[in-house]
Amino acid sequence: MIKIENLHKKFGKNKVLEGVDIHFDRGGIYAILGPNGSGKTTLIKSILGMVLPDKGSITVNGTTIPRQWTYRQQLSYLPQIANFPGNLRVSELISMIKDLRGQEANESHLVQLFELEKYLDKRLSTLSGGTKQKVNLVLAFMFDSPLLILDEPTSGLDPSSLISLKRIIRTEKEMGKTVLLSSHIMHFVEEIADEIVYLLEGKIYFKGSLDALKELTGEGNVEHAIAAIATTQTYV
Ligand SMILES: Nc1ncnc2c1ncn2[C@@H]1O[C@H](COP(=O)(O)OP(=O)(O)OP(=O)(O)O)[C@@H](O)[C@H]1O
Repeated sequence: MIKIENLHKKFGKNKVLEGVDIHFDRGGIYAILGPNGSGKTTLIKSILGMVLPDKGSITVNGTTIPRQWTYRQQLSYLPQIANFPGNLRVSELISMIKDLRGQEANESHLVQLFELEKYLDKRLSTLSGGTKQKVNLVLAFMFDSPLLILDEPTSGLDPSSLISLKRIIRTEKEMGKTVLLSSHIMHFVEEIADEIVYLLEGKIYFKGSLDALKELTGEGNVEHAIAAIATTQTYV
């Protein structure tokens, strides 16, 4: 489904990705982890074609990017920071994204799930951070995309919205989809992810299940196991 080979990206002198090789061959929930600034968003944006790599190749469902765009019809994306015009009303934003995408959308159950009915007529600039995130989640999940890419999906969510988010992600997985997400919230990752990918110093240090990681590092606690990757050898 996604094949990344020898991916390199630098911004000026800052080498962010230095030979990333990774495959996501089947449906499931994959968490991309790594310290702040380790290149998670850069990797995600490279898959989306929003960052142009200096070297290497990325294939999504058989399409080699970049300079291709039709494959994006097959994916949904939740950005870390979404910047939509503040004067748009929530309902206008949802309609606009549906029009742009031109695909069947099923937003009403998501609006209900995140209790957004009372905000549909409100302008984006008047919403709280968590409510904006819930609107962005509606945009990310309303299309029937086989690939979902979620950059920090838990950001700003209250406990009940977090439960709803986990439920939706699991439902997507049950439908055979692939979900790639980044997160710094380890208990969320532990609950939701089938596999983790650990990015450090421009390379993949580990790819596998959390159980495999715990076994390899000899750490029973997920936070300690993650911390141990950084101080020991590469595990891929
Ligand atoms: N457009 C850009 N121009 C210059 N530098 C950039 C750009 N985008 C990212 N970077 C740099 O690349 C590095 C990796 O950033 P990136 O956002 O991919 O990290 P991240 O792992 O997602 O971090 P975080 O956990 O803080 O969200 C950082 O040093 C960042 O400053």
